[in-house]
Amino acid sequence: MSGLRTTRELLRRDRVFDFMAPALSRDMVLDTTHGPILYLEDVSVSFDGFKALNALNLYIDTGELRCIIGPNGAGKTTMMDVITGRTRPDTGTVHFGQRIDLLRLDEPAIAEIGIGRKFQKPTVFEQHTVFENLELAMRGSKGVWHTLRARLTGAQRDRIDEVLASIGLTGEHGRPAGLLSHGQKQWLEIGMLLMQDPKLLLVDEPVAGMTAGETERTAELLTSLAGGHSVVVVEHDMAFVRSIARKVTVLHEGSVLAEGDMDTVQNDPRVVEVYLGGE
Ligand SMILES: Nc1ncnc2c1ncn2[C@@H]1O[C@H](COP(=O)(O)OP(=O)(O)OP(=O)(O)O)[C@@H](O)[C@H]1O
Repeated sequence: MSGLRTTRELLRRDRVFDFMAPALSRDMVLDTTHGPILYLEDVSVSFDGFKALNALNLYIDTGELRCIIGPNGAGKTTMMDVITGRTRPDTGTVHFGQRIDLLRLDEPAIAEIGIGRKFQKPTVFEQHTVFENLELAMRGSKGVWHTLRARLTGAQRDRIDEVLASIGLTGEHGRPAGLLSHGQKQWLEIGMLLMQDPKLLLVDEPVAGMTAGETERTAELLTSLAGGHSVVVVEHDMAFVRSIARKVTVLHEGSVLAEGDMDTVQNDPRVVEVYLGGE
């Protein structure tokens, strides 16, 4: 019986022999030995003939915190959509580390391999507590009731406590998420992303609608995440960008117009003309 089963197992068309498995999965291992964690090369996206991205080249280093700025319609959202698999480029290549070709993966697979995206509007489970939201995020798609009935291991509980501390919500862990302030909801959602242990975090306009105090704490949070994660922030609030920025990329008409530290890009006449002139 067991001999027959073994034979059947061996003859299965999709069977991956153990000795071959590492070779097959090697392509999916994140390899950042050359420095960058993300490579976009010559990426173009057209919508009805209009080029939202135009031969864009962008490299994000491992552990860096990069701010992306640019006027409305510059292509910032389209760029995030390409990285996360929402939009397929017409031309170009997109790699996660040196080996993982993101254009071969769909949206869920890209999230699975370690690219987390935070949209502008927070989408937390309002009726569930802060702690439960983090628990749900950790367990993925098993379903709310299954997840909340299952027992947490000590390590899982520790991980949730660690994330609660890093997002500054330890004192709020038992509150329903619906009762949090706008800023706290944004932090909770960042925490939910952190539960999945992403290597690269894409954050879209994190401080829109926040109070000055919340904005300051968000700056601290994103700064603290860099190093352990690579973080890409798209933001229009220039004071906020100045407070966190090390390297800034200015997008314009789907390409990089300027790149460098905040002072360099702010004093670049081309940037002043297309974006900062009215600031
Ligand atoms: N699905 C789509 N269909 C048609 N045009 C689109 C689509 N998505 C984006 N565009 C266009 O592509 C251009 C780039 O848009 P995108 O949203 O990437 O810019 P953005 O830099 O994120 O702007 P904002 O700062 O306003 O969010 C815009 O002119 C936009 O109208």
